[in-house]
Amino acid sequence: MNNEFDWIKSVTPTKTYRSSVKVGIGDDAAIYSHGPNEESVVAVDTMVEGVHFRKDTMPIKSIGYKVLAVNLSDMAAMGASPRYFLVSIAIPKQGWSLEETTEIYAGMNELAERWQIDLIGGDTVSTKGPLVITVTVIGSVITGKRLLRSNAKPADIVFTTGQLGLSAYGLEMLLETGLKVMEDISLRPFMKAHQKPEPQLEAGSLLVDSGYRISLNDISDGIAHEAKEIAGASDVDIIIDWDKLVIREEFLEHSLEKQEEWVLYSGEDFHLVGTMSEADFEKISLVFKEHDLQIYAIGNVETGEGRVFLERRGNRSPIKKAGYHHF
Ligand SMILES: Nc1ncnc2c1ncn2[C@@H]1O[C@H](COP(=O)(O)OP(=O)(O)O)[C@@H](O)[C@H]1O
Ligand SMILES: Cc1ncc(C[n+]2csc(CCOP(=O)(O)OP(=O)(O)O)c2C)c(N)n1
Ligand SMILES: [Mg+2]
Ligand SMILES: [Mg+2]
Ligand SMILES: [Mg+2]
Repeated sequence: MNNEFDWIKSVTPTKTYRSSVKVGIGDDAAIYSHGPNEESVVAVDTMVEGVHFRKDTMPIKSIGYKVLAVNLSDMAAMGASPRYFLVSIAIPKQGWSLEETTEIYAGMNELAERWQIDLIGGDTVSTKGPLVITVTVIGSVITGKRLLRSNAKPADIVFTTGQLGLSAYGLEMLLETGLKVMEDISLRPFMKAHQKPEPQLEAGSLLVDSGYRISLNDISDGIAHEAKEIAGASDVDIIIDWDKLVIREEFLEHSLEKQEEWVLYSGEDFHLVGTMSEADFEKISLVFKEHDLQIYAIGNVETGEGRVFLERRGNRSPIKKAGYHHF
């Protein structure tokens, strides 16, 4: 490989999954065509070495998988279907070989194939700092169907699409042991949650297809933070009931404070949290069951002013901490 252009060629897909891609990699910009009844949905998220991953917390392939997964998670949280993505990568002058950087793309390709989404462009630069990778994802949703954070109403129930805290617990194990691949089979679900989280696109599309009024957010920064965003956007109060949360058995031998940290405040679980009417929740639970997907009622919505409370055995207290904040 002689230069960056050869390298870009080496990561350029040889086929497209979607015929709506009119111009992909190779010109000054990409072009795709819109369908008549759909709105475009766009999101971008960055992962920085040392902040979102380290070489000793993530196999290199998983870095690529995860940076695309977190973007697909934002699509799911809008009720959107992903279609295309662009990748911007700043490659350190030292410490990373081009083969390793290519390996990152192998991780992205795994998810791209699974969801039939096309890499249609990007940018490549060198840096004296850590590796930085940014993915922009473009999706679509049928006009008017999108699931916004501002859709919550008093008397809704609060739901989530899975157990929480696994990613944070996994990261703690990885940092404690210094191993990025765990032999211990009982730790696998935690490693998977941290290194290869499942974007909840199937859940998102079941929710949007239901046609119900649903508020929705994905859990990148911890459910306490994400619930607060829904509460703020909808101008309601949200009550999370600790006794309804399904806590992993492995957490129970630790202090309550530690359990709360993993489950409520740590983030990166990339499950969905949202609200809908109780009657609609009953109906959608059956649909989720048919599709072998999980959905749990974990709280309720009240008239209010954007606050989040934690309830435990009937005692209510304001959520203390935020979630993961960069500054
Ligand atoms: N530097 C920035 N410039 C413009 N908009 C931003 C910037 N950072 C974040 N945003 C926007 O702020 C909102 C919240 O961002 P973020 O907390 O990263 O969302 P998420 O957790 O869904 O990734 C999003 O609409 C995002 O597009
Ligand atoms: C080495 C390492 N340390 C700490 C973390 C934990 N961590 C880093 S970023 C983050 C929150 C999610 O990232 P962010 O950039 O806020 O995503 P967004 O909210 O934009 O989706 C968490 C929990 C990690 N994943 N890896
Ligand atoms: Mg973001
Ligand atoms: Mg989000
Ligand atoms: Mg964040």
